[in-house]
Formats: sequence, C-alpha cells, structure tokens
Amino acid sequence: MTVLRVLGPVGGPTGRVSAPESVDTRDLLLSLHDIGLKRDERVVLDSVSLDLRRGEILTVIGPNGAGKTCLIRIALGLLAPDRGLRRLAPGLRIGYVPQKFPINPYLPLTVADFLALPGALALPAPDRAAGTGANAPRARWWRGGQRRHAQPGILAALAEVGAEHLLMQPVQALSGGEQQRVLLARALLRQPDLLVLDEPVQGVDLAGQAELYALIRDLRDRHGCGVLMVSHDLHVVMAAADQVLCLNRHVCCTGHPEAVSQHPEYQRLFGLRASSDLAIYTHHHDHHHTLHGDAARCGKDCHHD
Ligand SMILES: Nc1ncnc2c1ncn2[C@@H]1O[C@H](COP(=O)(O)OP(=O)(O)OP(=O)(O)O)[C@@H](O)[C@H]1O
Repeated sequence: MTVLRVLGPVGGPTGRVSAPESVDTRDLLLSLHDIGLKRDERVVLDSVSLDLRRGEILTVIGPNGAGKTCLIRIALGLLAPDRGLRRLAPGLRIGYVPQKFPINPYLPLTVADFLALPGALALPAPDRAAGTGANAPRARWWRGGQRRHAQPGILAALAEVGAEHLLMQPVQALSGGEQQRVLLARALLRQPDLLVLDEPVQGVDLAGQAELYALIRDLRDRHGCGVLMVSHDLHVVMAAADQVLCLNRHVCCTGHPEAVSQHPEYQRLFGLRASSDLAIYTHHHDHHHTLHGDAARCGKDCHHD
C-alpha cells in the first residue's frame, strides 16, 4: 500500500479539514480532498475532491470559468487553495503540458534548443514568482551561450511522440499539433509518474485531436503513468478517459464517462452536445455503468446502448 505524502492542508479562513478516514491508497498518485478556493470573494472551487491512480486517465470537463485551470494549478502545486488537502505519492514526478507554448515565439530556438532548456526539467514557478520562474532558466541559458543539441533522451522523447523529424525545426514554425507533441516530449523528459495536460488539443484540427488523444493513451500504456487533463472536446473525452470529473465550481458529477454522460447535471451543462457526444461514444458491450461508475451486468431488459 502506498503512503501518500501530505502536502496540505492549506489552512485558510475556513480552517483545516481532516483527512478522509479510509482511503484505499493503492496506486494512488494524486489525491485532492475538499479543495476550496475563493478569488475576489467569489467561490471558484467548492469542496472539490478527486483521486487519480497509476494507469488511469482522469479528464476534467466543465464550462468556461468552471475552475478547471485553477484545479489543475492546485494539483501541480502552483496555486495554494484556501482549504483542503493535496496529497502526492512519495517521489512523484509530474510532467506538465501547458495550454500554450511557454516561450516567446520570436526567440530563435530550434526544438532541440527548447528541449535542452533547463526549464524542460522543472515545473513552472508558483503564482507569485511566475515571472521570475519563467524567465530565469531562459536567462541562464542565453548567458551561458551554450547551444546544446540532442542531449541524451531528447531524441528518444521526440521519437516517442512521433516528432523526431522536428528536432532542428525553429519552434515558431511548428503547427499547433506539432507544438503539442514537442510539449509532450518535454514532459516525458521528466520520466513522469503523472502527466498533467491543460487542454492539450487547443488549436489542433479534428484529425490531429484524435491522434493526440491516441498518443496520450499510448504513453499512459507504455509508461504506466496517470494522466490528469482538462478538455473541452467532449466526444473524445468520452472515448478516451477512464474517469471524467464534470466541474462547475463544484463537482457536478464524476465517474466512468458513460455514467457521467447519462447524468442529469452533465446533460444540463452541455445540453445538446451531451446527447450527440454520447452517440459518438456509445458502443456495444455486455455491461453498463451505474452513476458511480461501477460496472453492472446487463439483464435481458437492459437497453442502455
Ligand atoms: N487570479 C484570479 N483573480 C480573480 N479571479 C480569478 C483568478 N484566477 C481565476 N479567477 C476566476 O476563477 C474562475 C475560474 O477560472 P479558471 O481559469 O480556472 O476557469 P476555467 O474552467 O479554466 O475556464 P476556461 O474554460 O474559460 O479556461 C473564473 O471566473 C476566473 O475569472
């Protein structure tokens, strides 16, 4: 049984919370418990909890302003919640794929240069120091004046994401899909136990999105890591995730994608899109899922799909 490293609670105005009493911590990589966050007196996150295990893909979906990015930043340790517990498996290595390419597009960097930046091996700095953190590695790199190419591991990481051919490409010439592959390669350099991706297919066309999600699943299978991601692409979420957490400042519903897609809160939030996405996801099998995601055998009268 894994003993999680407790990195919370972060005591806030609402005080400490006690740890959940009986959590099965086997293979647990990340656990958020009763997370609360306020900004400008507005509740951004209210009592949000999630558990992510090794080998599992957990996707957070929700409307604009639902608190998805804040939740991801809390999971990464970049943002301190006002209340709640954040617990990580000991020695957990996190690979983070941000929403946007994290460098000035006018810097004359090749992909090899970018992946060799010291920052490739570290998470961005927490909120208060964000400017310093983002700039410091770059400054050191240019001051040193060393141009290192294809350090051990860089080519292998690019090969894993099908982007070896981009090694000497200038980063500003990359398409949206290529940028995401390079960012995934950068995350892999950390040999992560947990991959965290914030809307990994933004700016990528539909075919490219399906390829990227397939790649994320392959990486999960190959490395046995856990994956936590935010996505707006409901149909792919429904097909690609093991667990979906539907967020609208609080947890509207959570569980197996099929169970979530049947949940009234999910259908209320996503309306017609919910039905069509369900149609895309629907497939034939001999069981269905309860609202808690448990598999239940179909009887002869079961018409769930
Ligand atoms: N530093 C801040 N100061 C004030 N309000 C903030 C701050 N950070 C986030 N918020 C507010 O918290 C809410 C949640 O923001 P967040 O970026 O997490 O939403 P999101 O679900 O990722 O949205 P989107 O899908 O549009 O990216 C928003 O209403 C946002 O305006």
